[in-house]
This record gives sequence, C-alpha cells and structure tokens, in this order.
Amino acid sequence: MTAVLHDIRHGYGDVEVLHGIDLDLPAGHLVALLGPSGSGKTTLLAIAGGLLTPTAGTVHINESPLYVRGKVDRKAAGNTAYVLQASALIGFLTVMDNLLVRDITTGKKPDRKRAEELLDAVDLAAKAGRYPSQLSGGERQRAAVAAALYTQAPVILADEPTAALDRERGRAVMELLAAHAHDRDAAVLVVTHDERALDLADRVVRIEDGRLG
Ligand SMILES: Nc1ncnc2c1ncn2[C@@H]1O[C@H](COP(=O)(O)OP(=O)(O)OP(=O)(O)O)[C@@H](O)[C@H]1O
Repeated sequence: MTAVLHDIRHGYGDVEVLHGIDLDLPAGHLVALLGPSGSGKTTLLAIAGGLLTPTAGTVHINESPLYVRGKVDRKAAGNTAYVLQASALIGFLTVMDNLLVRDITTGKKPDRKRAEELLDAVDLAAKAGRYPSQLSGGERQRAAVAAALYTQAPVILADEPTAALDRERGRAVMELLAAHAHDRDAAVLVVTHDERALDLADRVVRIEDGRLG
C-alpha cells in the first residue's frame, strides 16, 4: 500500500508551519524523515496518519483520499498505524494485552504467537505481563512499536521510535520497521534524529521550516 501526500499545508492559527509538502511513501519502503526541532515533522506525520486535517492539500492511501471535505475518512485511516512520540499505551492493560487489544475488542482471534515474537524482537518477552507504569520510557516506546506492528497496518507512521533507546536497541527497532516495510509491502515513515540507523532507510527526506529539502 502506498501513501501520497500532495501540496500539504498546515497552519496553527495564523501561523503556517507546513508550506506545501509533496511526499510519496511507496509500498515496501522505509522512509526516514529528519529535521530540526519545530520544523514540522510531528505535524506532517499526524496529517499522514489521519489525526490532523491539513489546512490544504491531499493525502491518498492507495487511491483513496484520507480527508474528504475536511473530515478524515475512517476506512482509509484504518490502514494506518501511528506510533506516538509519547508512546501511548493503555495503562490498565498488560504489555501483551496492549498488543492484543484491537483483536479482543473487534472479536478477532488474537495471535499470541505473533505477539510473543514481536515482544521478543523488541527485547520485552520477559516483561509481557507488566503494566506500562512498570516499564522504563524506552521499554514503553519499544512496546508501542510492537503494538503498531502487531496491527499489520499497511501504512506505519512512527514519531521518533528510537529516541529513548541505546544504539543497539534503536537499531533493532529500525530493523523491525524496515522488515515490516520489506516483508509486508508496507509504507513506513519514521521520524528520527538518529543518524546512526539511516543506512536502514530506503530513502532519507529532510524537512526544514516546513519545507522538504
Ligand atoms: N498545537 C499547536 N499550536 C500552535 N503551534 C503548534 C502546535 N503544534 C505545533 N506547533 C508549532 O508548529 C511547528 C511545528 O511543530 P512540530 O511539532 O510539527 O515540529 P517537530 O519537527 O515535530 O518538532 P520536534 O522535533 O521538536 O518534535 C513548531 O513551530 C511548533 O511550535
């Protein structure tokens, strides 16, 4: 699945912070988005993921518009999974249940084996039964990545998923995201400050002051 952003503009009040961004996220590719603090990365990711309606411009997931008459199209948005900067996990569910929760609430049979494999891949197998409050910041972040990948969403948008991680674990998370793109033909966009893992990206895009470089 591909995501295509065209001429995206966004303003907070009168201040425009994205000034006409064109970005293709092809199926099977991991695209890394780099840029200084305040350059618009989180805003762009939120727009790509159906969380924030842009002031102008279009987003298409495959051929379907993500925003129709200023409102997010739920079906198109259902193809995206978003890893938030603050790594939102549900506090009263264990790490394992944070992965399985969507299956449980939609009546789908949870795939525990796959969840275990993902938790193992982010080095959290031993902590699957813990609650988010019993994890470190980096562990929460890794659990959030595992939860996003568990959904098998064909479009994954991750906001600094390696920020709180040491080199080795940061790389392991980037490798997982790259494998998700390559093996599942997914479109993956990762905001990162981590120059050390950029070799794992199929493409590196830089943003400055709301414009792609
Ligand atoms: N809710 C908001 N209201 C007003 N201005 C905002 C809001 N959210 C973000 N901004 C401004 O929009 C610009 C882009 O912010 P954004 O969070 O997208 O940047 P970023 O590149 O993700 O930054 P960082 O790397 O620090 O997370 C910044 O100037 C920021 O101050």
